[in-house]
Amino acid sequence: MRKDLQLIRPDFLSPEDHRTMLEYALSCEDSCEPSLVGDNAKSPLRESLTISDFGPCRQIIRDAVAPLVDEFSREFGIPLGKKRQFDGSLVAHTDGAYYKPHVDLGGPDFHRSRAISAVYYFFRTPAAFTGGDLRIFRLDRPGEFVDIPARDNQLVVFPAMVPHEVRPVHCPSNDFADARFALNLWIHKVPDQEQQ
Ligand SMILES: O=C(O)CCC(=O)C(=O)O
Ligand SMILES: [Fe+2]
Repeated sequence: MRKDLQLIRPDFLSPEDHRTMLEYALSCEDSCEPSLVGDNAKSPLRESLTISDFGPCRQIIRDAVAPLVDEFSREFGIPLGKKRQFDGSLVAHTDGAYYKPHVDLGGPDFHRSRAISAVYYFFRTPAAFTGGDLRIFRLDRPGEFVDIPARDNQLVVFPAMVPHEVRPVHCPSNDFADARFALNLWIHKVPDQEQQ
């Protein structure tokens, strides 16, 4: 597995797709709910808001990520099998939000086959928040980590088994429209014998 445990794709989506995602997320203020952990539990591990209906965002991200999956699999040395399976979440980090260190594999059965995590960031610019870095811990050097600032229209990809966290977000306006939005897409490893 690669020792620098992430791939970064700046300017990931076209301006049009980026705008569609952001406009959709901004329209969801009234329908989002506190984010849960693992088997649908509210937990001090995590403070953020989840938008459960992805609207147009699911297709946009899948279409953009699907052609890159083989490359990610090769780069990380994680074989995935022939069939592609994904799950995702759409999350707003507003003032005070965070996600303590965790891996993306735990919890419900379906999450156990997650192999690669891809996080797409999008928000109004200039950013009205500070903090919110993605901290990725090094598997090969315990205690060491890299902090990756959340940048608008950027995709960050890493193995789902690698511990990571979202550093606390400070957003003085505390306005939903100023949130740090992220679409998390998990690429699953489906053994070939389980495919029909
Ligand atoms: O928003 C991020 O930077 C990552 C979120 C995350 O780790 C998760 O949802 O599992
Ligand atoms: Fe995560």
